[in-house]
This record gives sequence, C-alpha cells and structure tokens, in this order.
Amino acid sequence: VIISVRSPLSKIPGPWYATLTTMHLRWGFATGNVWKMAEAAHKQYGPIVRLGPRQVWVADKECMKQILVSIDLPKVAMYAEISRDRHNPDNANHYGTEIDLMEDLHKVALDIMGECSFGKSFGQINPDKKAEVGVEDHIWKSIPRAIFAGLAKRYQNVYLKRLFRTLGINIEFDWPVQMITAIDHIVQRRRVNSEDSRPDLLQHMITEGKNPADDTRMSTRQIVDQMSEVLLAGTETTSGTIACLFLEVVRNPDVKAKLLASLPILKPDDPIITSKEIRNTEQYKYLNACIQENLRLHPIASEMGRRTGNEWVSLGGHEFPPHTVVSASYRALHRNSKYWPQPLRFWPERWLEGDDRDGAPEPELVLPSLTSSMNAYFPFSAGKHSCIGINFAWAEMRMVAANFLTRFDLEEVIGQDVDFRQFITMQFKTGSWKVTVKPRAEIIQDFPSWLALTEAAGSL
Ligand code: HEM
Repeated sequence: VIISVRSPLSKIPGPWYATLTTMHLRWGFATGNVWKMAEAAHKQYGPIVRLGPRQVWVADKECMKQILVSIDLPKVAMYAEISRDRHNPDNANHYGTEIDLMEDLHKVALDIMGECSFGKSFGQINPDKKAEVGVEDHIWKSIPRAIFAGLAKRYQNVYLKRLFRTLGINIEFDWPVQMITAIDHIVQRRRVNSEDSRPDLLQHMITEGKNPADDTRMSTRQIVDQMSEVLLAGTETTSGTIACLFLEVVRNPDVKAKLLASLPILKPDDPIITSKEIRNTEQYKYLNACIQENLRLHPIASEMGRRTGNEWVSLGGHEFPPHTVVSASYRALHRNSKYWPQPLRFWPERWLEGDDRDGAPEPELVLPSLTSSMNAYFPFSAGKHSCIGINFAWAEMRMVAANFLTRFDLEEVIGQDVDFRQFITMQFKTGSWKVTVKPRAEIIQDFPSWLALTEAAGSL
C-alpha cells in the first residue's frame, strides 16, 4: 500500500481507492461495466485518470497519438490471455413488421464473414442454406456460436486463470473438437484439390500463411485460430456499429428525414447497391457523414489497453513507471467538448464541407490553434496495431446501411432498455434491439433481402 501511495502515479487524479486495489476493475471487466467506470472517472477527474495502483486511463488527443503511434506501447496481457494460444497472441414479411434488428445485423455480419473468409455463409440468415461439402449441417452452423461462447468464457475467466496459474495450475482453452474437425476437413480438401480453392481469406492462409519465426507454413491449427480471431474481430464490431447508426438515426428524426430524402427509394428485390458506388457517388455523401459521426459517438472499442513494458514513459506531463497499464479512452476523447462542440449531439453535418455543413461549426473555429480538432478521432485505433479490417468494415457498413435505408423506414419499438456492456468491444447489453420496419416503395414484398446482401458482399 505504501509503495502504491508513494508511486509516481500518485499525482494523477482518481478515486482514493485507486491506489489500493484493482478489485473494482476486475468486477468492471467481468460484468462488462468497466466502460462506465472509465466514463464517470474522466468526467470527474479529467483526461488522465488513475483507476488502479498501476492502471491509468488516457483520453487526451496528443497522448493518444503517443500511446498508439509514436511511443507505440505494447498491448496489455489481456489480449494474449483470451487467445486460445496465450503465447501466440423470419418474421418480417408484412408491412410495419417488428424485427429484432440487432440480432439480424449480427447474423448478417456472420454470414458476410462466412462468404468472404470461407466462401460459404454460416446459414444464419437462411437456415436452408447448405453447409460446406463434407461437413455436417448443424456443425457448420454452430461454428459462430462456438467461437463467441469460447471468447466470453475466456474473457470472464481471465483473472481466475491467472490466479490458478500462480498456484501452479494451468487452465488451457481449446475450441470445440467438432469445430476444429470441420475446419480441418475444409483445409485438407483445399490443400489436396486445387479446384476447391477460391479467392477468400482461408485460401490466402493456406497458400501464403507462414510463421514469421522460421518461415514454415501455418498449421491447420494456427489457421483455425487466426480464422476464429478474424471472425470475432469482424462481426461484433460491424454489427454493433451499424446497430448504433440505426439507433442514432431513429432517435434523431431530423437526421432520419434528411438521410432518407437523400437516398433513392428501392424495392426489396432491386439490385444491391455496392460499397464502391456508395463511396464514390455524391448522392451518398450524407450517409457517409452519418457513418463517420456514428463511429465518433460509438467507437465500438471504447478503450484499448496498452502497457509501459520495462521502461519509464513520459506522457501528458506525467512519468509512468514500468508495468503500468495505460488505457486509451477512445470514447471519452470522441466525446470531449474541447474537440467536438455539442459532443453528445449526433451531428453528421460536422463531417461535410461548405454549405453542406448547415450551421455545424468549422473545426478551426472550435479550436483556433488547431485546424485538426477533427483528428481527435480513433475509431479504428492508429499505429501498427490499428484495425486491419477498416476497409472491409467501411464497405460492410455502407452496404448494409444503404441497402436497408433505400428500402425500409424504421421506428424504434418503445419501452426497450438500451444499455451497453463492454467485453473488449461494446455490445448491446441484451443482444437485442427491436424496431418496426415498413417498405419505402409503394409495394409489399418479402423482407428481408439480407440473403441477397450477404451474397453480394461475399462476391466483392
Ligand atoms: C466498424 C467496425 C470495426 C471497428 C470500429 C474496429 C475497430 C478496431 C480497433 C479500434 C482495433 C485496435 C485494437 C487495439 O487498439 O488494440 C481493431 C483491431 C483489429 N481489427 Fe477491427 N474494427 C472493425 C471491424 C473489423 C473487421 C470487419 C475486421 C476483419 C475483417 C477486423 C479485424 C481486426 C483485427 C484482426 C484487429 C487486430 C489487429 C492487431 O492487433 O494487430 N476489424 N479493430
């Protein structure tokens, strides 16, 4: 306790108990509420706060750049801990129908990842879709669930695992045998039979994947690990982010009216609009601004842990001793009124130029010395650990949002408690968010066209 109170970190503001214990942080991480602790602490104590004896949260723009890019602090051990290998780190066919949009978006994201990484969707949207050749249907369709269940188990038990390790008991995690067998089967078939190959991520790992240490080819087991991590990193993130976009759109009627008016009106079976078209066509600029603004208000990675390693690090006028956890608070930075006037307002116009800004303050006027206040923005992080899926994520967000909103208007079902939990990424706490949808075109057709969308995404 004396060491902790006398620590060089003692000058950093924070609650009194931060010097004494990490129990509250452990509880926050295990229950998914750590983001609420960080948010409240930043509000009370400022951009640099101490929440544990050696745990500091940072929401200052310049410090963030240092953490992520110039000093490039290593990641905290939590990420390795939740890796398998610790050491190697229907219901909506009619007008005005209620759907669980969060659940549907999650299924869409999984099937898009299935199409793009394995060349086959996981049958989440359309259960009649056949599984991979040679793999039993129910096993193939259970793969995403097995991956998520595995992650949740590992995340919630990180501290328990460490405790057992100090007692000399090593608890190792592994994927379900059936899942490994299924993926192994596909890898073996593709290795033997070149006609089975297709330009997807799995094929890339089979033909190009090498171990950096000795240049040997990746084993099937390593491929399974990597594919699982990409599937995890690429589904919760996009589905949660798109759900937040729809949430902001329905909760801001002026934005919704302007956005829907800016988009063409399509029938459900009309051709899918591609992400390239959305990116390059003037008509979609307000939609692009809405996506950008949503990434500001709802960075799916609320915070990301780094650590000082074996060296002292100087940040924001403080000296951080070795082995200090430094959490980059993206969410607090993105909601800081110093950079973002009316930070809690969903204001897509801030991302537009000239007259299109429609009264949104110019960044320069926000902070006279800094034309780049809009750079206080790290939804995909920065530096060498930044998101490898950024372009994929943008393509998916554009396609899903544009193809949905050109076809359907939506309203939130009232009386729902929308809260978030943070298990690495922010998630809708209940995993559910219901809306009613009605077709925008004067024609009643089947909904949803999610299937056409996932297939189109897979062929991009
Ligand atoms: C809106 C969607 C997404 C957001 C907001 C997002 C955000 C992020 C952030 C902030 C990080 C950095 C984590 C850190 O600083 O430690 C990250 C890492 C990563 N992301 Fe994404 N991501 C998204 C979608 C995707 C997709 C679609 C994929 C895959 C197709 C993906 C794959 C990854 C991977 C593999 C990493 C780890 C990179 C590394 O550690 O070197 N992400 N993402």
